[in-house]
Amino acid sequence: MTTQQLTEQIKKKKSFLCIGLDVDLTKIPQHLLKEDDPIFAFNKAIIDATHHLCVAYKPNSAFYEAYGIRGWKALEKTINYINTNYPEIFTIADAKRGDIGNTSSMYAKAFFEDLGFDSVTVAPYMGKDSVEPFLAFENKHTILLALTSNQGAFDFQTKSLEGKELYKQVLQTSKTWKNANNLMYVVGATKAEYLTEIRQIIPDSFLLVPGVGAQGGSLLDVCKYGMNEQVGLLINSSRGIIYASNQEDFAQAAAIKAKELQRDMETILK
Ligand SMILES: O=c1ccn([C@@H]2O[C@H](COP(=O)(O)O)[C@@H](O)[C@H]2O)c(=O)[nH]1
Repeated sequence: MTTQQLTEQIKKKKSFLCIGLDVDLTKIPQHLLKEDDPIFAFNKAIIDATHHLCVAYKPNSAFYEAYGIRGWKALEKTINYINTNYPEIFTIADAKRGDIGNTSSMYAKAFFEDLGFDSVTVAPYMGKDSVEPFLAFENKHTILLALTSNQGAFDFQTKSLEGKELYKQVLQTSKTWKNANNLMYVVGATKAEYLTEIRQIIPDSFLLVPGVGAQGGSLLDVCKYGMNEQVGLLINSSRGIIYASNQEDFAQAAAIKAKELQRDMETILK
């Protein structure tokens, strides 16, 4: 999917919501554990109930890898289900990969070609040759960790390197890489006060913004400082939506939470 198609979806649905599919078998409704594939059964119900309210889904691969081959199969079924039934939805593999060049190429093939995701999150710290193999894929997007939502972001990312904060170096330097137009960036909702300066460096790029809901970030602040003319934001909420209920009504409860966020987004877009 191109960024232009993503922007069209945002305008059509009046939503820039990304729903995080972080499935934890200890948190899903217990009746689903009787299913052959409880992870997929959970995701399918959530997706069917919320697809009209969001423009993206973001399974975090850790929640699938933790269940071994069963988990990986559930991830594959989930992405296939979205691509087949809701092809207008942008998909993000939140896998935070990145390695020496030939290894990164394999990661890129795994997520873009084999699984068929539109995008994957990548850590920037091994540098240009670890990221460019992801950028080589046409109409696929590499979402580089810039300023993350967690407290540990202050350990390195905001520290000065040659007089400039490391996250700013990441933003600036990555713009010079081959196929940099395929880049998007992760900025945590808990770091909204940094967004004005971030937008000065990357005015046009899409930002994936996790950290509203369970982590306490503010949707309003993110939009105030981070929105550009094309909107340019994908706001993620995972636990706040998918675990709204652990009873039989879990999918409807998730849709209610998603609707609340979508309604706020619609108001902001007016
Ligand atoms: O800086 C980051 C980067 C990624 N994440 C991921 O986003 C979701 C957030 O889940 P919530 O339940 O809405 O808090 C999760 O998959 C994280 O690994 C992030 O939170 N911050």
